[in-house]
Amino acid sequence: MAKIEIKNVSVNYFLRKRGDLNKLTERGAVGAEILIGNRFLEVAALKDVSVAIRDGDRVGLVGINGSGKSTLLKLCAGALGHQSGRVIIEGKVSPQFKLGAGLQNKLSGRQNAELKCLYMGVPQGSLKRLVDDVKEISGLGGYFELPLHSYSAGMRSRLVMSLLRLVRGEILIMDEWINAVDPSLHATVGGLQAQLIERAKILLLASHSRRVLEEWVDRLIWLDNGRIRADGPIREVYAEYQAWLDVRGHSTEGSPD
Ligand SMILES: Nc1ncnc2c1ncn2[C@@H]1O[C@H](COP(=O)(O)OP(=O)(O)OP(=O)(O)O)[C@@H](O)[C@H]1O
Repeated sequence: MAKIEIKNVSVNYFLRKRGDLNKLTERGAVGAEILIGNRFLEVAALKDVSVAIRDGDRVGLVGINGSGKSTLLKLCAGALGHQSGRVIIEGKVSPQFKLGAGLQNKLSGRQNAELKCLYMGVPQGSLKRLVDDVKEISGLGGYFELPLHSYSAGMRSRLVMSLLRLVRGEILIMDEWINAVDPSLHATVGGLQAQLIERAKILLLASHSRRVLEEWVDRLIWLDNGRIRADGPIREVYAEYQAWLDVRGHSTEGSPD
């Protein structure tokens, strides 16, 4: 059984004071509250947040830029300290914040995929088969054996997307939905993501795209200025969020997923 329990958690980021402090309290259309302390600036990214996520839950996060979505995801992945409250995570977490992070330019596609396998804890017995799967999905052919610095941008993104094949874990945390730019990869990447989600016991996905959220989650948490404004069925919460955006003159159209 997997579960995540967050109780009365606050997360602040601390920054050195710099520049014109008077301008820091100006509210824009983004971000969390900036507090000016004696020695440091504090960004109150999450304020007294409580949330319980159970086995089988498919949860989306929405909110304007800087509202705290990634911070909450990192907290749920056990990758972030917190100043107060309690975090309980049960189950193997697979955080997919940046699928292409850590790729080495000097190494070939194959060597990079092998490294990723080690990082993901893939058993030795399945390593070769999985790396060969990555090669086939990528469609890179002989380029899979060449160093990454010889790849075009499109080839690199083919490798990055194919690495989805290696992802495993009971709690799947995604900070971005991977959209295949190349239409020939669209079906494969979509299929890999669907498989991952079906296998996961818990899905947590932040996205600005209503389409992506409606397809993959049934529960939605709306974050605003570090607080949970609503948590419930996706249609209801999204409608509430959209109405709030409309009043503020925000648009979600064209935002990255
Ligand atoms: N490493 C950091 N140091 C200082 N402040 C940070 C750091 N990471 C995030 N913040 C601040 O914390 C707040 C919440 O950021 P977070 O990345 O969680 O927002 P988000 O909802 O994921 O935003 P976006 O939709 O733009 O990705 C923001 O005000 C941001 O400026």
